[in-house]
Amino acid sequence: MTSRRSSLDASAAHAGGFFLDDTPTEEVDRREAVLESLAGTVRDLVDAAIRTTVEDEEVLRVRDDLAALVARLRASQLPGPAGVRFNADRRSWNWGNAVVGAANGIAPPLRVVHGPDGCHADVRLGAAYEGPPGLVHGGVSAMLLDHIMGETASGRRRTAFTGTLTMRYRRGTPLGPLRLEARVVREEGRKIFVDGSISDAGGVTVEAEGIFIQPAGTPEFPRT
Ligand SMILES: CCCCC/C=C\C/C=C\C/C=C\C/C=C\CCCC(=O)SCCNC(=O)CCNC(=O)[C@H](O)C(C)(C)COP(=O)(O)OP(=O)(O)OC[C@H]1O[C@@H](n2cnc3c(N)ncnc32)[C@H](O)[C@@H]1OP(=O)(O)O
Repeated sequence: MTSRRSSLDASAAHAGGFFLDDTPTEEVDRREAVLESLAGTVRDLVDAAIRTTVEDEEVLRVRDDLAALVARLRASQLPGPAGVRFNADRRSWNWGNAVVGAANGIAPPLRVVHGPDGCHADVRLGAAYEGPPGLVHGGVSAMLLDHIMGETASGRRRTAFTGTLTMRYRRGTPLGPLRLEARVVREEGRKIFVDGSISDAGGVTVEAEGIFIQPAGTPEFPRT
């Protein structure tokens, strides 16, 4: 226990924003479920705001009602972003993360499944992720791939930062149901080479290659 704590402390020093936290796993799970349900409604709100056709006066009334709700959440706030936290069980939580944050209503969110040969995630992207008409914004595709590929490189046992990410957009990615996949191709020292893709029902729409770097001096835990 002591050595794990000191390893995590060393990591926190290296990759600012990673915090060791004493909150018990049970309490983390409970709070996460509550925040996740709020984020789901926020996500619904974003979609509703984009697609609403109600009259101007009603839009302005809704805006005022929402401002009152925002004030209630602001009654008690973290001083800055949520960061990435770990407890001694190695339960990690990154509730603000742009792609997987449980409390983040602008994260799709991606639910990454770790398997023996890499990671995958099924996601449905709606109007909030549009770039070209009816298609996913290219930066959103890159963001989602960056995350799933980084998490694949990390394997939930080490920190891995994106060094280089190369995208090939083969055809437009339609809004709607999509599958993301990523796998480690090879490792050289602290460099982890990862391939990734996004597919719709008709096959691959985006391919990516990435080099992820384990920052020097950060710990690596055994595979679980
Ligand atoms: C700690 C607890 C562990 C437990 C984990 C458990 C759970 C984890 C929980 C949550 C996190 C989960 C998943 C994370 C998932 C996704 C996150 C998405 C990823 C991101 O969104 S992350 C943000 C964007 N990302 C950055 O913000 C990076 C900014 N940057 C840097 O922080 C440094 O720049 C760094 C670290 C990249 C390198 O710094 P460095 O000092 O370690 O590198 P150094 O010079 O020593 O090079 C060593 C070797 O890498 C080669 N090399 C260096 N840089 C390269 C590059 N850019 N491209 C290709 N190769 C490169 C050299 O050529 C040399 O290669 P060689 O050895 O062959 O010569």
